[in-house]
Amino acid sequence: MTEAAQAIISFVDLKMTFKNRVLYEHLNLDIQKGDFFCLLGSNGTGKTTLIYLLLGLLTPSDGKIWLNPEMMTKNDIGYVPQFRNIEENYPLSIENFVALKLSHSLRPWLSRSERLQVRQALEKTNLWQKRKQIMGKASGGEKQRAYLAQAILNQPKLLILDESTASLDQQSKYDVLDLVAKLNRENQTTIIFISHDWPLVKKYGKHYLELFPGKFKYGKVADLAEN
Ligand SMILES: Nc1ncnc2c1ncn2[C@@H]1O[C@H](COP(=O)(O)OP(=O)(O)OP(=O)(O)O)[C@@H](O)[C@H]1O
Repeated sequence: MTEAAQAIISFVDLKMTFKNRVLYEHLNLDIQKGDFFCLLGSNGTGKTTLIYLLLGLLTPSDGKIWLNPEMMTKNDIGYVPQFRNIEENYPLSIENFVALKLSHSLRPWLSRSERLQVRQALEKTNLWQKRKQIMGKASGGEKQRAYLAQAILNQPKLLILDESTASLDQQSKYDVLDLVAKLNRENQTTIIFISHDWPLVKKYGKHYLELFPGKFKYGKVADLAEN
């Protein structure tokens, strides 16, 4: 199989502008299946916009983003948002919070296979023992792992982390990223990791795209100079 055939996502001559401001143009880049791909760049350079384009929530000004239909559909994308603290009185347990993603309007209870899905996601994120913990009273790292558990419930082929570890303490950041790296290694889950945290990028990332006002560069994280 050729290298190109392994691409799970291709940016094809992508251009995005808001009013007269060009965020990027002529962006041609493949993300390979199983990559740990880091999206870098200072505030306002268009990282979140690129994810919205990928999710189909925005339309490119020109070019396109191609998702390899033999490898995934939009339903195979898991998304872990920026860390949001949850009010202390938020009444759901971690387990019920994770299961929320499966709730149906017709049937308020979970089927046996859905319960198994929740259990597996809690086990993979090391939350099974903590499942009865009230979400609002969980630690920052536990809350973020609960979001990660939600995002991996459907065993996504692509997992996007949008500065998800930015406000966690050092240990919790590495705990969350170790779990993500395990999914990447063992399940070949492709990761897109948006971060400003160079030590994390250096430790876990394989390839990167760095956005600058109106331009970009990409390559292997190992080749990226420290400054
Ligand atoms: N719907 C919109 N209409 C007009 N301008 C927008 C819109 N969405 C984003 N922008 C602008 O596009 C630029 C890129 O925004 P974006 O949120 O993608 O940047 P970012 O790199 O994710 O920034 P941050 O690191 O702060 O999250 C910003 O200047 C923003 O104000």
